[in-house]
Amino acid sequence: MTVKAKNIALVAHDQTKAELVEWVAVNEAALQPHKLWATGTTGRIITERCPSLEITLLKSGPLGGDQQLGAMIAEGKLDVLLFFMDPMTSLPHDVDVKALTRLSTLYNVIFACNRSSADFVISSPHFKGDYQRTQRDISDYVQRPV
Ligand SMILES: O=C(CO)COP(=O)(O)O
Repeated sequence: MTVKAKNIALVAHDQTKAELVEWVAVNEAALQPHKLWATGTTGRIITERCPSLEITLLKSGPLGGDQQLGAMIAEGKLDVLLFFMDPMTSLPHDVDVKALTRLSTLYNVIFACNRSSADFVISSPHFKGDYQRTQRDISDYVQRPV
């Protein structure tokens, strides 16, 4: 079966970066056919460990990288968000993180926030295939009376 390339974002907070890098290394072959994006620091570290992966680096999360991913989601340009989050540390850009996870939810993006979820996503038969996410009718929200 030909793998249907998806746009996949890789993001990790500082305390979870090592775990994501390890996960990407284990799943390098499965990620290879896809179009990969990452926030700046996460992407740089993954590239050092897995030089065969071509990753488009965005800005660092606290400098707008999360917002860039949010914009991609709003424009329908991201299929999967693999974001290993740190639930124990408060962050200066917490609002950006919240905006990103909110948009992932709103636009029904495939979103894994930890290693087990990422394992399920990547081992799903849908991962290689032509999975059509249901698009919510956003106009329902926009036109909702106040
Ligand atoms: O802070 C992040 C996500 O909120 C990740 O950003 P970096 O990959 O630049 O560390």
